[in-house]
Amino acid sequence: MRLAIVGVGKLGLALLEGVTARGVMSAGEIGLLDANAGRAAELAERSGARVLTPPDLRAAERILVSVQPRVFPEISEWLAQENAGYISTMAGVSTATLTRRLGTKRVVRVMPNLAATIGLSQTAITAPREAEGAGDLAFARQLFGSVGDVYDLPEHLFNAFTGMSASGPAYAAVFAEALADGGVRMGLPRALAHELAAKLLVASGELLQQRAHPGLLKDEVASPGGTTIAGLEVLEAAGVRGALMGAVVAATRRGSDLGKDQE
Ligand SMILES: NC(=O)C1=CN([C@@H]2O[C@H](COP(=O)(O)OP(=O)(O)OC[C@H]3O[C@@H](n4cnc5c(N)ncnc54)[C@H](OP(=O)(O)O)[C@@H]3O)[C@@H](O)[C@H]2O)C=CC1
Ligand SMILES: O=C(O)[C@@H]1CCC=N1
Repeated sequence: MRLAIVGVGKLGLALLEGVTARGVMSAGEIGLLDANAGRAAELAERSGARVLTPPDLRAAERILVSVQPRVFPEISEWLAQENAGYISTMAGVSTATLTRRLGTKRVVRVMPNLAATIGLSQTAITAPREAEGAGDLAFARQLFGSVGDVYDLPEHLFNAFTGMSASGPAYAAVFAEALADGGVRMGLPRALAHELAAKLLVASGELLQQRAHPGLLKDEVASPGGTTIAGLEVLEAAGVRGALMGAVVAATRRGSDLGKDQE
Protein backbone atom coordinates (compact mmCIF):
# COMPACT_ATOMS: atom_id res chain seq x y z
CA MET A 1 0.00 0.00 0.00
CA ARG A 2 1.58 3.28 -1.09
CA LEU A 3 -0.49 5.54 1.15
CA ALA A 4 -2.61 5.16 4.29
CA ILE A 5 -4.83 8.12 5.13
CA VAL A 6 -5.52 8.28 8.87
CA GLY A 7 -8.40 10.71 9.47
CA VAL A 8 -10.52 10.89 6.34
CA GLY A 9 -12.27 14.14 7.21
CA LYS A 10 -12.43 17.27 5.08
CA LEU A 11 -8.72 17.33 4.18
CA GLY A 12 -8.14 13.58 4.09
CA LEU A 13 -11.01 13.22 1.63
CA ALA A 14 -9.79 16.15 -0.49
CA LEU A 15 -6.41 14.42 -0.79
CA LEU A 16 -7.96 11.08 -1.68
CA GLU A 17 -10.01 12.72 -4.42
CA GLY A 18 -7.15 14.96 -5.61
CA VAL A 19 -4.51 12.25 -6.04
CA THR A 20 -6.88 9.79 -7.71
CA ALA A 21 -8.44 12.41 -10.03
CA ARG A 22 -4.98 13.57 -11.13
CA GLY A 23 -3.71 10.04 -11.61
CA VAL A 24 -0.90 10.53 -9.06
CA MET A 25 -2.02 7.24 -7.51
CA SER A 26 -4.75 4.73 -8.11
CA ALA A 27 -7.38 4.20 -5.40
CA GLY A 28 -6.21 0.59 -5.10
CA GLU A 29 -2.88 1.85 -3.72
CA ILE A 30 -4.59 3.80 -0.92
CA GLY A 31 -6.00 2.69 2.44
CA LEU A 32 -8.38 4.64 4.69
CA LEU A 33 -8.60 4.64 8.47
CA ASP A 34 -11.09 6.77 10.35
CA ALA A 35 -12.70 6.80 13.80
CA ASN A 36 -16.00 6.63 11.98
CA ALA A 37 -15.70 3.17 10.41
CA GLY A 38 -18.96 3.62 8.51
CA ARG A 39 -17.65 6.76 6.86
CA ALA A 40 -14.38 5.07 5.91
CA ALA A 41 -16.30 2.12 4.45
CA GLU A 42 -18.58 4.40 2.44
CA LEU A 43 -15.64 6.40 1.06
CA ALA A 44 -13.76 3.22 0.27
CA GLU A 45 -16.75 1.80 -1.55
CA ARG A 46 -17.15 5.01 -3.55
CA SER A 47 -13.48 5.44 -4.44
CA GLY A 48 -12.09 1.93 -4.70
CA ALA A 49 -9.64 2.46 -1.81
CA ARG A 50 -9.57 -0.10 1.01
CA VAL A 51 -10.58 0.24 4.64
CA LEU A 52 -7.82 -0.21 7.23
CA THR A 53 -7.54 -1.05 10.88
CA PRO A 54 -4.45 -0.06 12.92
CA PRO A 55 -2.56 -3.39 12.36
CA ASP A 56 -2.84 -2.85 8.57
CA LEU A 57 -0.55 0.18 8.87
CA ARG A 58 2.41 -2.22 8.97
CA ALA A 59 2.01 -2.56 5.20
CA ALA A 60 1.86 1.18 4.49
CA GLU A 61 4.83 2.85 2.77
CA ARG A 62 3.62 6.28 3.82
CA ILE A 63 1.00 7.50 6.27
CA LEU A 64 -0.90 10.79 5.99
CA VAL A 65 -1.98 11.90 9.47
CA SER A 66 -5.01 14.19 9.18
CA VAL A 67 -6.79 13.94 12.52
CA GLN A 68 -7.36 16.88 14.86
CA PRO A 69 -4.19 17.73 16.84
CA ARG A 70 -5.74 16.72 20.19
CA VAL A 71 -6.26 13.17 18.86
CA PHE A 72 -2.61 12.68 17.92
CA PRO A 73 -1.20 11.76 21.36
CA GLU A 74 -3.93 9.12 21.80
CA ILE A 75 -3.13 7.34 18.53
CA SER A 76 0.60 7.87 18.13
CA GLU A 77 1.42 4.50 19.72
CA TRP A 78 -0.31 2.46 16.98
CA LEU A 79 0.54 5.02 14.31
CA ALA A 80 4.28 4.47 14.83
CA GLN A 81 5.61 1.97 12.28
CA GLU A 82 9.25 1.12 11.74
CA ASN A 83 9.52 1.56 8.00
CA ALA A 84 6.94 4.21 7.14
CA GLY A 85 7.28 7.87 6.21
CA TYR A 86 4.72 10.33 7.63
CA ILE A 87 2.97 13.43 6.35
CA SER A 88 1.06 15.53 8.88
CA THR A 89 -1.55 18.21 8.22
CA MET A 90 -2.11 18.85 11.95
CA ALA A 91 -2.09 22.50 12.94
CA GLY A 92 0.65 23.43 15.38
CA VAL A 93 2.18 19.96 15.77
CA SER A 94 5.91 20.44 15.20
CA THR A 95 8.41 18.23 13.41
CA ALA A 96 10.11 17.65 16.77
CA THR A 97 6.85 16.38 18.32
CA LEU A 98 6.07 14.21 15.29
CA THR A 99 9.57 12.74 15.41
CA ARG A 100 9.43 12.05 19.12
CA ARG A 101 5.98 10.48 19.14
CA LEU A 102 6.40 8.48 15.92
CA GLY A 103 9.99 7.44 16.59
CA THR A 104 11.29 8.49 13.17
CA LYS A 105 12.68 11.54 11.42
CA ARG A 106 10.85 10.57 8.24
CA VAL A 107 8.18 13.21 8.89
CA VAL A 108 6.91 15.86 6.47
CA ARG A 109 4.85 18.72 7.84
CA VAL A 110 2.33 20.32 5.49
CA MET A 111 -0.24 23.06 5.99
CA PRO A 112 -2.93 23.12 3.29
CA ASN A 113 -6.26 24.95 3.34
CA LEU A 114 -9.84 24.00 2.59
CA ALA A 115 -9.45 25.05 -1.05
CA ALA A 116 -7.77 21.63 -1.42
CA THR A 117 -11.33 20.37 -1.92
CA ILE A 118 -11.45 22.31 -5.23
CA GLY A 119 -7.79 21.93 -6.24
CA LEU A 120 -6.85 25.46 -5.13
CA SER A 121 -5.03 24.86 -1.84
CA GLN A 122 -2.02 26.87 -0.74
CA THR A 123 0.11 24.25 1.01
CA ALA A 124 3.25 25.02 3.01
CA ILE A 125 5.73 22.15 3.26
CA THR A 126 8.81 21.41 5.36
CA ALA A 127 10.79 18.30 6.25
CA PRO A 128 14.07 17.29 7.90
CA ARG A 129 16.93 15.93 5.78
CA GLU A 130 16.03 12.33 6.65
CA ALA A 131 12.57 12.68 5.09
CA GLU A 132 14.06 14.31 2.03
CA GLY A 133 16.60 11.52 1.64
CA ALA A 134 13.94 8.81 1.92
CA GLY A 135 11.83 10.44 -0.81
CA ASP A 136 9.05 11.44 1.60
CA LEU A 137 9.34 15.15 0.80
CA ALA A 138 9.07 14.57 -2.95
CA PHE A 139 6.13 12.22 -2.37
CA ALA A 140 4.29 14.81 -0.22
CA ARG A 141 5.03 17.53 -2.76
CA GLN A 142 3.39 15.42 -5.44
CA LEU A 143 0.44 14.61 -3.19
CA PHE A 144 -0.32 18.21 -2.32
CA GLY A 145 0.59 19.42 -5.81
CA SER A 146 -2.48 17.47 -6.91
CA VAL A 147 -4.73 19.78 -4.85
CA GLY A 148 -3.10 23.18 -5.45
CA ASP A 149 0.13 25.17 -5.04
CA VAL A 150 2.96 24.02 -2.74
CA TYR A 151 5.26 26.47 -0.94
CA ASP A 152 8.54 25.51 0.73
CA LEU A 153 8.51 27.24 4.11
CA PRO A 154 10.88 27.16 7.09
CA GLU A 155 9.16 25.56 10.06
CA HIS A 156 9.34 28.66 12.26
CA LEU A 157 6.85 30.32 9.87
CA PHE A 158 4.34 27.45 9.85
CA ASN A 159 2.06 28.86 12.53
CA ALA A 160 1.99 32.24 10.76
CA PHE A 161 1.09 30.49 7.48
CA THR A 162 -1.61 28.58 9.35
CA GLY A 163 -3.02 31.76 10.92
CA MET A 164 -3.17 33.55 7.59
CA SER A 165 -3.60 31.05 4.75
CA ALA A 166 -5.05 27.92 6.37
CA SER A 167 -7.55 29.90 8.44
CA GLY A 168 -8.01 32.42 5.63
CA PRO A 169 -11.08 30.89 3.94
CA ALA A 170 -13.01 31.39 7.21
CA TYR A 171 -12.07 35.08 7.32
CA ALA A 172 -13.18 35.44 3.71
CA ALA A 173 -16.45 33.70 4.56
CA VAL A 174 -17.15 36.12 7.42
CA PHE A 175 -16.36 39.04 5.10
CA ALA A 176 -18.75 37.66 2.46
CA GLU A 177 -21.52 37.01 4.98
CA ALA A 178 -21.24 40.49 6.46
CA LEU A 179 -21.19 42.09 3.01
CA ALA A 180 -24.34 40.16 2.09
CA ASP A 181 -25.97 41.26 5.35
CA GLY A 182 -25.22 44.84 4.32
CA GLY A 183 -26.93 44.22 0.99
CA VAL A 184 -29.93 42.69 2.73
CA ARG A 185 -30.01 45.62 5.19
CA MET A 186 -30.40 47.89 2.18
CA GLY A 187 -33.11 45.75 0.59
CA LEU A 188 -31.40 43.16 -1.63
CA PRO A 189 -32.93 39.66 -1.57
CA ARG A 190 -30.86 37.28 0.64
CA ALA A 191 -30.10 34.71 -2.07
CA LEU A 192 -28.97 37.37 -4.51
CA ALA A 193 -26.82 39.04 -1.84
CA HIS A 194 -25.04 35.72 -1.10
CA GLU A 195 -24.45 35.02 -4.78
CA LEU A 196 -23.07 38.52 -5.35
CA ALA A 197 -20.78 38.31 -2.31
CA ALA A 198 -19.26 34.97 -3.36
CA LYS A 199 -18.75 36.05 -6.98
CA LEU A 200 -17.29 39.37 -5.83
CA LEU A 201 -14.63 37.53 -3.83
CA VAL A 202 -13.74 35.33 -6.81
CA ALA A 203 -13.57 38.28 -9.22
CA SER A 204 -11.67 40.47 -6.75
CA GLY A 205 -9.16 37.65 -6.24
CA GLU A 206 -8.56 37.53 -9.98
CA LEU A 207 -8.15 41.32 -10.13
CA LEU A 208 -5.76 41.27 -7.16
CA GLN A 209 -3.55 38.71 -8.86
CA GLN A 210 -3.12 41.08 -11.80
CA ARG A 211 -1.88 43.90 -9.57
CA ALA A 212 1.37 44.29 -7.68
CA HIS A 213 -0.34 45.63 -4.55
CA PRO A 214 -3.90 45.39 -3.16
CA GLY A 215 -3.96 49.17 -2.64
CA LEU A 216 -3.91 49.69 -6.41
CA LEU A 217 -7.25 47.89 -6.83
CA LYS A 218 -8.76 49.85 -3.94
CA ASP A 219 -7.64 53.13 -5.51
CA GLU A 220 -9.06 52.19 -8.93
CA VAL A 221 -12.49 51.49 -7.46
CA ALA A 222 -12.69 54.47 -5.12
CA SER A 223 -13.61 57.52 -7.23
CA PRO A 224 -12.89 60.96 -5.74
CA GLY A 225 -15.90 62.06 -3.71
CA GLY A 226 -17.73 58.87 -4.74
CA THR A 227 -19.58 56.01 -3.08
CA THR A 228 -16.68 53.63 -2.35
CA ILE A 229 -14.56 56.11 -0.43
CA ALA A 230 -17.58 56.79 1.80
CA GLY A 231 -17.81 53.06 2.52
CA LEU A 232 -14.07 52.73 3.06
CA GLU A 233 -14.14 55.52 5.63
CA VAL A 234 -16.53 53.41 7.73
CA LEU A 235 -14.26 50.35 7.45
CA GLU A 236 -11.27 52.42 8.59
CA ALA A 237 -13.20 53.97 11.50
CA ALA A 238 -14.29 50.47 12.59
CA GLY A 239 -10.67 49.27 12.56
CA VAL A 240 -11.26 46.49 10.05
CA ARG A 241 -7.59 46.35 9.04
CA GLY A 242 -6.45 46.07 12.64
CA ALA A 243 -9.10 43.41 13.29
CA LEU A 244 -7.89 41.29 10.36
CA MET A 245 -4.27 41.63 11.43
CA GLY A 246 -5.32 40.72 14.97
CA ALA A 247 -7.14 37.64 13.70
CA VAL A 248 -3.96 36.37 12.01
CA VAL A 249 -1.93 37.09 15.16
CA ALA A 250 -4.46 35.26 17.40
CA ALA A 251 -4.67 32.26 15.05
CA THR A 252 -0.87 32.08 14.83
CA ARG A 253 -0.58 32.09 18.64
CA ARG A 254 -3.29 29.44 18.91
CA GLY A 255 -1.28 27.25 16.52
CA SER A 256 1.71 27.61 18.79
CA ASP A 257 -0.38 26.72 21.88
CA LEU A 258 -1.92 23.70 20.12
CA GLY A 259 1.60 22.52 19.34
CA LYS A 260 2.67 22.81 23.00
CA ASP A 261 -0.41 20.84 24.12
CA GLN A 262 0.59 17.84 21.98
CA GLU A 263 4.33 17.79 22.82
N1 LIG B 1 -10.11 22.15 7.95
C1 LIG B 1 -9.13 22.94 7.51
O1 LIG B 1 -9.39 23.94 6.81
C2 LIG B 1 -7.70 22.63 7.83
C3 LIG B 1 -7.35 21.66 8.74
N2 LIG B 1 -6.02 21.41 9.01
C4 LIG B 1 -5.63 20.35 9.94
O2 LIG B 1 -5.86 19.11 9.33
C5 LIG B 1 -6.34 18.16 10.27
C6 LIG B 1 -7.66 17.59 9.77
O3 LIG B 1 -8.56 18.63 9.59
P1 LIG B 1 -10.02 18.36 8.98
O4 LIG B 1 -9.93 17.45 7.81
O5 LIG B 1 -10.67 19.68 8.87
O6 LIG B 1 -10.66 17.59 10.22
P2 LIG B 1 -11.95 16.68 10.29
O7 LIG B 1 -12.46 16.78 11.69
O8 LIG B 1 -12.87 16.98 9.14
O9 LIG B 1 -11.33 15.23 10.03
C7 LIG B 1 -10.65 14.49 10.99
C8 LIG B 1 -11.09 13.04 10.84
O10 LIG B 1 -10.34 12.24 11.75
C9 LIG B 1 -11.22 11.32 12.32
N3 LIG B 1 -10.70 10.80 13.58
C10 LIG B 1 -10.92 11.22 14.85
N4 LIG B 1 -10.30 10.42 15.74
C11 LIG B 1 -9.67 9.45 15.01
C12 LIG B 1 -8.90 8.31 15.34
N5 LIG B 1 -8.63 8.02 16.62
N6 LIG B 1 -8.43 7.54 14.35
C13 LIG B 1 -8.71 7.81 13.05
N7 LIG B 1 -9.46 8.88 12.67
C14 LIG B 1 -9.92 9.70 13.63
C15 LIG B 1 -12.50 12.10 12.50
O11 LIG B 1 -13.60 11.26 12.73
P3 LIG B 1 -14.81 11.84 13.66
O12 LIG B 1 -15.35 13.03 12.93
O13 LIG B 1 -15.77 10.70 13.73
O14 LIG B 1 -14.19 12.21 14.97
C16 LIG B 1 -12.57 12.83 11.16
O15 LIG B 1 -13.18 12.04 10.15
C17 LIG B 1 -6.43 18.88 11.60
O16 LIG B 1 -5.33 18.51 12.38
C18 LIG B 1 -6.36 20.37 11.26
O17 LIG B 1 -5.61 21.07 12.23
C19 LIG B 1 -5.02 22.06 8.36
C20 LIG B 1 -5.32 23.03 7.46
C21 LIG B 1 -6.67 23.42 7.13
O1 LIG C 1 -8.96 25.91 12.67
C1 LIG C 1 -8.09 25.03 12.67
O2 LIG C 1 -7.52 24.69 13.74
C2 LIG C 1 -7.69 24.36 11.38
C3 LIG C 1 -6.24 24.61 11.07
C4 LIG C 1 -6.24 25.68 10.05
C5 LIG C 1 -7.60 25.69 9.55
N1 LIG C 1 -8.37 24.94 10.27
